Amino acid sequence: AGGGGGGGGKKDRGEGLGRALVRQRNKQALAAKARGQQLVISRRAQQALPLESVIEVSDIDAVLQRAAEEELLHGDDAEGAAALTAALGSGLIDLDGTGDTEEERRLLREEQEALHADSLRVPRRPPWTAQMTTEELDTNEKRAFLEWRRNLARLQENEELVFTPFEKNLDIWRQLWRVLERSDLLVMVVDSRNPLFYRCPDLEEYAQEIDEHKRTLLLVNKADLLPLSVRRKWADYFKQHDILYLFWSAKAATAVLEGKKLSSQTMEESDTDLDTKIYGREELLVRLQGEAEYIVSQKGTSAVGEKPESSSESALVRPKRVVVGFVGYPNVGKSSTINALVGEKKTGVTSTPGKTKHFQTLIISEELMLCDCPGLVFPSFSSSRHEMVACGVLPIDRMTKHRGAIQVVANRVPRNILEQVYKITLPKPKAYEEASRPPTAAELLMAYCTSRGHVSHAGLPDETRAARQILKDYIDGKIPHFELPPGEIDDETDGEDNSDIEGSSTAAADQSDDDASDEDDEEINRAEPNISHALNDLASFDMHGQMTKGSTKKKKKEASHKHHRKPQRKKDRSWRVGNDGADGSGVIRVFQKPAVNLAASSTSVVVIFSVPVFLAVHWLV
Ligand SMILES: Nc1nc2c(ncn2[C@@H]2O[C@H](COP(=O)(O)OP(=O)(O)OP(=O)(O)O)[C@@H](O)[C@H]2O)c(=O)[nH]1
Repeated sequence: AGGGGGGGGKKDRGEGLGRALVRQRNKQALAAKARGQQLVISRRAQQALPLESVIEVSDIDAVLQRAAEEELLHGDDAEGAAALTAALGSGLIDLDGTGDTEEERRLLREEQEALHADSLRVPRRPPWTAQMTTEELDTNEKRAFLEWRRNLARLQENEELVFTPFEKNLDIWRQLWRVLERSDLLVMVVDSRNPLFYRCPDLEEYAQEIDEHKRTLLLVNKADLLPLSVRRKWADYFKQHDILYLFWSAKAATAVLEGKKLSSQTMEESDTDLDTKIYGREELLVRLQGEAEYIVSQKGTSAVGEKPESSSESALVRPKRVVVGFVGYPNVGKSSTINALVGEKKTGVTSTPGKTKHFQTLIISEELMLCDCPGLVFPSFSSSRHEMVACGVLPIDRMTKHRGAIQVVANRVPRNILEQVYKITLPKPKAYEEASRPPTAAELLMAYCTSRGHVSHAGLPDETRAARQILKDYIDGKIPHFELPPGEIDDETDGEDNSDIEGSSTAAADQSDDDASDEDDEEINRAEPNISHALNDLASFDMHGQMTKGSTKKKKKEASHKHHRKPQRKKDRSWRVGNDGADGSGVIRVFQKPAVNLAASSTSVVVIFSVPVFLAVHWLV
């Protein structure tokens, strides 16, 4: 480094040396990369790593680590290793939902999804015996897992298919394998607000492959957020489809344990019908034990406590106490359920998905043992990353762009509910727009920031803060929402002339949901009505002195005056759920009742008042 003379020489020399060192280190790193040295990670180092869920392989370290595993594994299969490493590096394995908005393309994609539905499988544990060494087991499992990932990568070469992020850490899947093998009864915990989103039928199949007697029970948790009428519909659906299920609320059960009562309208609706009732703690324990014991009795088996020689033999051995395994997506309430059943806090509960890292077993009694598995994001088609964030499956913290996920919320929750919950005023659709169109993410975020005075350092509305709060409220149930079974419509909408709204708003909702991706924030912006609308929004967002509470109130008043807002319609009957037949998927979206036609009503007011005035003037003249 050529340092200058005089007083600045030392400083210059220091900087130069520093830079030279950095350059040298970078060079070394590059050279090491080129030689592929970084691809080799010692097994010991790997074992030292904490068990982390790897859902998105955007991080180059994760890619390198996977590639290193591949190289370790395929020392004799250099070609295969190179192919997988290339696929990993090129991001082929982790493409996310960036669908096309064209109807034709969507239909084609759905066709392809139906065609390849069977290929989307949970990775299977390769056959094993007790005689195998740990290394043998390890290598076999890694081989099988990489083959699984390779198959998914091949599937992704089909341009029409859109994959959602899914769990890519073998060690997490290994936890699932252990839980599946140990359990007599498998409990798949799902969020009652959208049970089919969280259900993984292939896992049920896999359980039966391990042992034909194993059964899966769908534990429809968070039922405190689901009205009785909706539970009835889901109960019919589950029965029709031969799905073993029951409604449950870990939150309500915990409240009872603490001597409290959950203040929820749903919990008030007392119901004794076994099909729709929300089970209590004792009732659930009895039911789980009964189901598991029935399964064990079906196995019709041998010696108590005998150690199985192989996975196939394990099916024949009767355990001392029945084992009930809990599996499911992150954040559906597995730990809350286990804690409620055990009667004390055994596992951590937060609203951040993915905190349970290792499975754990909990002895309830001489006859019953529970097994809690870490939350798993199963591979699936279609749902966008945004939808997954909104459903609580991907952590909000990792969300880099937020409008897509907020659009999911805006599409699903009627605007008047959003307005009521947040006491905000959303801009009405323009006269030339669909009257029932959902608010755009930008509109919702802007209204929220304006009402709360959330401004970022740059002096702009703090959308990130607003988005995080809105998503948290959506996931926690502060913003009410739920889905109906495919093909169902809300009885309350029957007989009402809202067919137009149903068609248009659900199609819009669907399109936005399906097409949303991180890259789509721009697209969502483009979908906004026009630039003047955006300018109006910006103009109404006064960042100088208008963000205090008092002034916000005043502004809201002015805004509502400006928009001639009418008071909101009555609380719980003002929103509806409609059947989305548009895409043939039978997915149900919440849609809005027709907005009060302000244009029409104000015209009538003008006519009513102007006629007598006209007559009076005419008479005077
Ligand atoms: N309203 C409601 N919220 C619930 C219920 N059960 C759990 N929750 C909430 O859902 C969130 C996730 O609960 P957890 O028990 O940590 O979920 P988990 O499935 O164990 O999550 P992972 O550890 O990520 O797999 C927490 O904020 C809970 O308070 C319920 O029955 N009703």
